[in-house]
Amino acid sequence: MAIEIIVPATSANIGPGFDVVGLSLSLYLHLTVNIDSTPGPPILTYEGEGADEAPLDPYKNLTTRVALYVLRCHGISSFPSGVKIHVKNEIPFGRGLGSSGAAVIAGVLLGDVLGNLKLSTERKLDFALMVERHPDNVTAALIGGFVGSYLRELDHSATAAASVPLAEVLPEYPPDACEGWGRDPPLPPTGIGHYVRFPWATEIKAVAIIPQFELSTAKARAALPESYSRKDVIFNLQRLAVLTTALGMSPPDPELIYEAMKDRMHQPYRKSLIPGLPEVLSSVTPATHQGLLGICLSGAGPTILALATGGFDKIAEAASAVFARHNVKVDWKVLSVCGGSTVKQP
Ligand SMILES: Nc1ncnc2c1ncn2[C@@H]1O[C@H](COP(=O)(O)OP(=O)(O)O)[C@@H](O)[C@H]1O
Ligand SMILES: N[C@@H](CCOP(=O)(O)O)C(=O)O
Repeated sequence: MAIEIIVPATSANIGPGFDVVGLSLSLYLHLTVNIDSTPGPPILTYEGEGADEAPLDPYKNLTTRVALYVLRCHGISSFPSGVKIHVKNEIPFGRGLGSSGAAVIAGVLLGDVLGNLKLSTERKLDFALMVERHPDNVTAALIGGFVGSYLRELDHSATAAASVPLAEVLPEYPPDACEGWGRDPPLPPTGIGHYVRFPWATEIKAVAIIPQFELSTAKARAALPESYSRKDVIFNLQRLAVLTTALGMSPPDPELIYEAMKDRMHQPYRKSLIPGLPEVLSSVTPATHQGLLGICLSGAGPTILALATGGFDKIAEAASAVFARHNVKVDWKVLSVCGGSTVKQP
């Protein structure tokens, strides 16, 4: 019988919580893993979102590379033979819905299963954080729900271990072609990430308005400044403090939440990468749309996330109309906040 690994999409930031909060959403990356006695490296098949982009070579695919990193850190130098992995993916690539975070978590869970390692949740997070270095998406994808996280301040040697270039953590080539493959991989320091799950009012749904173009997280991060004014930092901290409780209150208060989802740390700097962004954020409000609670950029974008208790179609249509004026086509979906990753073993 097959092993199944299921990892949800995520929306990070939720306005003011840049690199701090994330929400797991009901779109899934699903791996079906079978193991038989056929010799050779894993055989990958893939359907769904990203099917024309995701490499099927297990030494190039993000999920299997992460799994191999986890195995190598435990003294297992190669994939077990006869592994067949079928990937079914609902999370669009490069849209700000955590596709790479989900692929990384799936890889950690796959490594754990293939090596029979029985890693704790905290240790799984350490491995994920060695690859995806901001904690918001991977923590929400692993734990599920509305989650806040921070990275522990590491001592000198742990900082050095956690700053190893990604190319060394995840070498891309098969052993025979990769210089330095025989070296031990960099082990993650222990207890890098710490998190808490906030309450979530179940009547709140997430409308994801998803532009039909990709924006890589790396490019959207490169647009951000190195430092911020005290005024802007306080603006975000005040809102985030209120938001983490306000989204758990039932019934939710649109006036409180709409203002608490404003941001000055990332959205203003990403507007040149997402045509229509400021207009969408300012034109869809609780005053114009009954049921709307708040609206923000999902992760690094370009998806817009509207939190609402109703009026989903009208919210999505208004945001789509703004994007259409900027020649951006969109898809939209109403998503629920869901649980974290699961592994089903026979
Ligand atoms: N299921 C997957 N399998 C393999 N690679 C993936 C998968 N999901 C995402 N990726 C990789 O992550 C990239 C997108 O990551 P990123 O720019 O961080 O955007 P996102 O906001 O979707 O996480 C893809 O272009 C692809 O290289
Ligand atoms: N805090 C990060 C989150 C990136 O999320 P993604 O879903 O776009 O990968 C950021 O805003 O850069």
